[in-house]
Amino acid sequence: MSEVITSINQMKEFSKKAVLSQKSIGFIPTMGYLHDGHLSLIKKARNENDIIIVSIFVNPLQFAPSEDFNAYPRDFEKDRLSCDQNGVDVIFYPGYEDMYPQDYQTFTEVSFLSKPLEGTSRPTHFKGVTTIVLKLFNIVKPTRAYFGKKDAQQLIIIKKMVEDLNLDVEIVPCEIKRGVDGLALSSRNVYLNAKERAQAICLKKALDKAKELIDAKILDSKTIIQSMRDVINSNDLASIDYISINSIDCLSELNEVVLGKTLISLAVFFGKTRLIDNIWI
Ligand SMILES: Nc1ncnc2c1ncn2[C@@H]1O[C@H](COP(=O)(O)OP(=O)(O)OP(=O)(O)O)[C@@H](O)[C@H]1O
Ligand SMILES: CC(C)(CO)[C@@H](O)C(=O)[O-]
Ligand code: BAL
Repeated sequence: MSEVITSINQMKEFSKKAVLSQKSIGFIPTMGYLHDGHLSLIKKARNENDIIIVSIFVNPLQFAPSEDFNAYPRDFEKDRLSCDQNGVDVIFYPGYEDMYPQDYQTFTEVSFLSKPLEGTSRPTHFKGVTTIVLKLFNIVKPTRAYFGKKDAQQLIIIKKMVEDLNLDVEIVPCEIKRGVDGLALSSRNVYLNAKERAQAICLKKALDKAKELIDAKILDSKTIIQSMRDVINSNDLASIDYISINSIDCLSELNEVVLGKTLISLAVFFGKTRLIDNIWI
């Protein structure tokens, strides 16, 4: 059975004891509504650490007022069962007032990497992410923390924060887990109606198209992006937010794909639902 800890002090005490007894802590920060993508991170962590801690906290700070904080899917009892069944030792499930008391006023920002891509559409998003992740790291004291490549920019930003602030945690990138039809698993997929869900596989199809062109030695970004646009635009319910080809290190836009150093990413709306996906080339 996973132990549920809601108190910050209790969580700190638990982790302090684990560190003192030289046990490694594998940490998976989540916003809950767990699916097989989250479980793949948990399983990887389970193989590599003595103790597994999963946090469940829908972080209000990373949602703009116009975004879906209230609607974000939540099902703690189902999540607790998934954690029980997957060898999670502790679920850290803090309250809003405890994480952000009324006089809360301290924020962490990774300046430049937070600006492009997701940052263009969600300008305050990553400040919220890095602030909560740093708080969680301070409370949970993980040896290793696991992040999905689905949120590629988030992963790159967290790695930079760890480097810049000399944090003592190893960031472990995890592969994207997909449904049988290729759609990247995401808690937000539940917002899609049947027709949107059927068309949503176009994100993966567009990425497959990009890979096909690159395999045929077509590396020009404009050409690749146009082909990806054509794939997405053949779906009447899809509306492109961005499609971009960037350097994995500094996220600057690339005119040409550089093998081993390129992130191709996209965000597409289906109605109000915004889906993201990417490949690392
Ligand atoms: N399909 C997936 N494959 C691998 N990792 C994933 C996948 N989906 C989410 N993750 C990772 O799980 C962690 C927690 O993510 P989160 O709780 O936001 O889930 P989510 O499904 O990405 O939700 P959202 O719909 O809000 O994007 C993050 O590190 C995220 O990258
Ligand atoms: C890392 C995270 C748990 C911070 O709230 C969130 O951004 C997520 O689930 O990817
Ligand atoms: N996994 C990313 C969390 C968010 O979109 O807020």
